[in-house]
Amino acid sequence: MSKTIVVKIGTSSLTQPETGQLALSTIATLAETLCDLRQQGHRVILVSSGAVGVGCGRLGLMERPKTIALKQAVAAVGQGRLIRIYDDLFSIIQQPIAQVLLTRADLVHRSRYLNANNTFQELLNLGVIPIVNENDTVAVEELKFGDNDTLSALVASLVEADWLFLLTDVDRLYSADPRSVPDAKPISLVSSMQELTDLQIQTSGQGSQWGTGGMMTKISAARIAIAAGIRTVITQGRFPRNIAKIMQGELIGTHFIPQPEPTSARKRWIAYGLIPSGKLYLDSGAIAAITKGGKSLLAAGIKALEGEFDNQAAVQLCDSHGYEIARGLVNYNSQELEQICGRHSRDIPEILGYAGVDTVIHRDNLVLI
Ligand SMILES: Nc1ncnc2c1ncn2[C@@H]1O[C@H](COP(=O)(O)OP(=O)(O)O)[C@@H](O)[C@H]1O
Ligand SMILES: N[C@@H](CCC(=O)OP(=O)(O)O)C(=O)O
Repeated sequence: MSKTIVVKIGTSSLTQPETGQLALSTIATLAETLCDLRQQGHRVILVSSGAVGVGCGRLGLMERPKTIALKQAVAAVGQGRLIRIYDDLFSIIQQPIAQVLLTRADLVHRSRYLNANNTFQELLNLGVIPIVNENDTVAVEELKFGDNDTLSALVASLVEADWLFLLTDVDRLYSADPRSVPDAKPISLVSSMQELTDLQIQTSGQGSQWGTGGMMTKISAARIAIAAGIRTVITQGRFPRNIAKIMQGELIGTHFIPQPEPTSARKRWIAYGLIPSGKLYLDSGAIAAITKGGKSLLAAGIKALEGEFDNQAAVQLCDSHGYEIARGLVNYNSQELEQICGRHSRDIPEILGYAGVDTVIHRDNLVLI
């Protein structure tokens, strides 16, 4: 049966660790593997990092740029070169590709989010392999994915993929960074989000020299993907042929089993497409009501808030330690909420001087994280 597969490859797999030069054999094998998957009737998207790393190689820079302007300039050099290499390789095996450069803003606005999905669907219907990266050259700090692990999970969620492969320079996830903790335990299977939390994996390292985010961003990517019902695998980029073996049932790498009842597409957009612009701190009664009772959030359960936001903005819902539990769209702006937090809904008209809605966040607009 035809599956939709998103494969993300990190800079650490695309380049040689010693020299920073491109790992040509890996890239060529990846191109052949993805082309084979296409020929078997699967729909394939590649999310490729490497613009900054390849740009540095081209310009002879020996370390990742620190300033934003330099990083953006280097990415402009590297992205063109990267896509040219992909196009050369895929052209040899007669597989059309497309370059799709996204910024965070493309997923924040609902219409742009839906439009991005339409474009992906058309490309996939045409048998093209879209090659996605963040548009690093124009992305501004406040509107950035920041790392391609998150970007790949959001793309996988957008197109409702069946599989997400995160290809990196370690063979799987470990209980701690195997570079610094040699006896770290390998993890083959993660059955639920709760298990992931219970494992208390240490991701202390920032990753390899050229990578962004290390394992931490891969774990958050896996969380986003499994909530969308997508089976997610962290595996080694040096052996792209393992992708086909994994799809045939081999337990290579670390597998994250998808949530049995995926969160709806609209709620996924609220949780991960939108950028939260404030925080609401809840009391234990409100936390129980939204997590166990599936209830809407009322003003009485809000202890404090942070940030300035408008009505209908996305906010994070946290416990008293600031640990995020849920996200949702507010029915009141921050000034109104300052006045009504901790108060009973029946008092709202008197406090504000006009009749508002009973709920601060209706359960249809509230997503547990
Ligand atoms: N718990 C962990 N398990 C495995 N690898 C880890 C862990 N914590 C940190 N790492 C590090 O994460 C690195 C991979 O992340 P990164 O360099 O960002 O790769 P990529 O370029 O593929 O995104 C590994 O080389 C490893 O050193
Ligand atoms: N968009 C950036 C990649 C950022 C990133 O997440 O890198 P990596 O950790 O190597 O996957 C680039 O193309 O260089």
